[in-house]
Amino acid sequence: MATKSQTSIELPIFDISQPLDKSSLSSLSQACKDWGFFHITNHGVSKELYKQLYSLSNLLFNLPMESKLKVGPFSDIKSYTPHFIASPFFESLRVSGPDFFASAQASAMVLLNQQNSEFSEILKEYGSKMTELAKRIVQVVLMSLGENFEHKFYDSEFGNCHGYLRIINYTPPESVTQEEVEGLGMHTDMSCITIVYQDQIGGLQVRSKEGNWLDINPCEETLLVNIGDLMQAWSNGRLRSSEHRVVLKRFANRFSLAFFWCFEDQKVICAPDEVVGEGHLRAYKPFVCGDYVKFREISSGEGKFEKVGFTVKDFAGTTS
Ligand SMILES: O=C(O)CCC(=O)C(=O)O
Ligand SMILES: [Fe+2]
Repeated sequence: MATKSQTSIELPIFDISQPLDKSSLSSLSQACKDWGFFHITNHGVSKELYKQLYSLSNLLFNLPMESKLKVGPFSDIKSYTPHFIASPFFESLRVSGPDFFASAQASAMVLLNQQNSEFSEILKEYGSKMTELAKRIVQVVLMSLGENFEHKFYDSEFGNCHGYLRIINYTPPESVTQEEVEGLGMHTDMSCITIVYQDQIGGLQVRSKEGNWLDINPCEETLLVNIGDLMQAWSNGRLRSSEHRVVLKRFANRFSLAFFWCFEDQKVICAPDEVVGEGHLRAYKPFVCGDYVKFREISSGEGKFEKVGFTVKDFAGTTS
């Protein structure tokens, strides 16, 4: 539990390569309820692959702004989010599945002015690793919710999920103005689950139920997983989609990779009765996934980043 003086949170770590025993499932369910965040280990992504992704990220983000804007918000490809959209210090490149190779290639052709198949091969490898992991994570999360829930609900409810990746570069401010600078403001994710790789710089924080910001320190050889809004709604609030943000505390570039695993746009999200549980009220009206995504985009303003302060509770909550 968080106490007043606490500044960071120790999250449980689960070995995702092994079946989880009963006590691990119960600690997973507790972590998802309290924080909506946990770590996984033995995820099968090598240090070498992260090194390659890091150098590719540097290569990309060091390109002149005019090159990056060729795949920016006003281009056909729209994979690049420039500074001053999410924050002055944040820029990102999106690579979408299921064909991560083709998506990466479309950006690489324009950005690097050539067919850089190394770039696309590496993103294909990372995208497919994340896809496999996301499927496995959804299964264990379902197991933690109830007996046999992975068999009952995985194929029918999560069988058409899709993923996309954001390669993120945080540039620190040039001068010291205040103690902490937000690299990415408070938000919840519009995913079922998100898998985050953060480098050793740290800076990711989760907001406790009491409203305190707690650091999630980087933990070597693990990946961070968080529950998103779609899963919070689908689980009738039993899984928590926590508000989180990134603060830039040090004068160093910060590199992260966020993989979002989402329901298909046309899916109607409605918690199954068994998940709601007898005697419990329904916390969300059924809604179409794509309508929520649109609501978030509109709420945050035309052309703005899709993540500012509006959540699924505002959209489909049955209580205020
Ligand atoms: O950069 C990070 O560590 C987290 C990014 C994040 O929360 C997001 O993109 O939704
Ligand atoms: Fe996030």
